Amino acid sequence: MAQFIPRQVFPHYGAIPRSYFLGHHRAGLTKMKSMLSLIDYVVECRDYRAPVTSINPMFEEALGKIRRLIVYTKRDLGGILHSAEQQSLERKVRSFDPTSTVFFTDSSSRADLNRIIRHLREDAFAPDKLTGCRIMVVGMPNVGKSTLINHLRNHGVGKAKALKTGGQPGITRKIASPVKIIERESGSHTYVLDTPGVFMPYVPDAENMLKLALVGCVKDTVISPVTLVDYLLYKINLHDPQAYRRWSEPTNEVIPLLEGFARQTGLLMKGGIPNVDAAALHFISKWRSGDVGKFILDDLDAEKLRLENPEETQHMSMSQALKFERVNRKNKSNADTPSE
Ligand SMILES: Nc1nc2c(ncn2[C@@H]2O[C@H](COP(=O)(O)OP(=O)(O)OP(=O)(O)O)[C@@H](O)[C@H]2O)c(=O)[nH]1
Repeated sequence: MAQFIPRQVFPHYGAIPRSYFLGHHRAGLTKMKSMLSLIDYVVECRDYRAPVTSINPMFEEALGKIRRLIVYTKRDLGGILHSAEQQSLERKVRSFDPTSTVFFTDSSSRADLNRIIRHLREDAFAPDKLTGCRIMVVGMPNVGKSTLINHLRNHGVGKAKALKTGGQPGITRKIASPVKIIERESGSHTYVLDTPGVFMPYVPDAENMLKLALVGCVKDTVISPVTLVDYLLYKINLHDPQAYRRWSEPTNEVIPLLEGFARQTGLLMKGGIPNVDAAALHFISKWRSGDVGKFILDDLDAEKLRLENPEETQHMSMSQALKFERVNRKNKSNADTPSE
């Protein structure tokens, strides 16, 4: 049999939407900024599978110099736990931000959560002992903020889940009431506030939009699931083309892969025709649960080069991004208005 050669470039970036900045994202960010004087500490969550792409630059500008901890969530989905490969990856991620304290967590790992609780006990304190310490947890939609808070609460004070969580972005729409996660004898307890996930107004790089959609920061209805699987297939093939061997030989062709997958998983329409869209959504959810290979989507060496050459990056300031979003919205509403 001919040797399989994976695609080295993804060919379909053309028609991918670049924005997912919703009303509650904007409102959430404004409210967060207005509450900053009441906040002693920020925990910023990023997705382990897209450690660079899931950084929202808007938080840098909005939250200023407040004391901060970075948590990369969903560590269990980004590689083989405790492997040499994983350790090297985590060293690289830390090196991107050498002055910040960084943790990597799998929400089901007691050890990972205890490490954070121990750190916060030492590091997150309030100037006013009576009110206690208030921590705000921020991050892109669906990165696992509410899950992290529920687990910190459980490990810190032995209490049950306080916040709603879910597999699609947008479960948290408003800043929640403070949840106690650490008790201190002095009475100066530590409380955490959950916030709505905030996306960026515009993603300059279409590939980043695909990555953010795959890890679940964008609702599954925004980008065609077949396009998402096509990109995922491109990434899986670069990583391990055997990862989907239960359903297909290694391939670069997304439609035959999904047709075969639909037949084998019973996703058929009338007349036994494979339901390719349903198959695509099911394939994505399998990858999201770690069932089609565990790897990260960012190329860390390329990202490092990009960070070292900032003049080549397409970084936008928050005001530029908001301006872009306004213009985009205006153009869209003009296009939607029927001409006379
Ligand atoms: N495998 C795995 N799944 C996780 C982990 N942390 C969170 N999740 C899952 O990720 C999904 C999103 O989690 P949430 O806590 O609702 O995310 P959020 O950031 O609060 O989402 P928004 O409401 O959009 O802001 C849920 O299905 C969680 O079960 C983790 O460490 N590992």
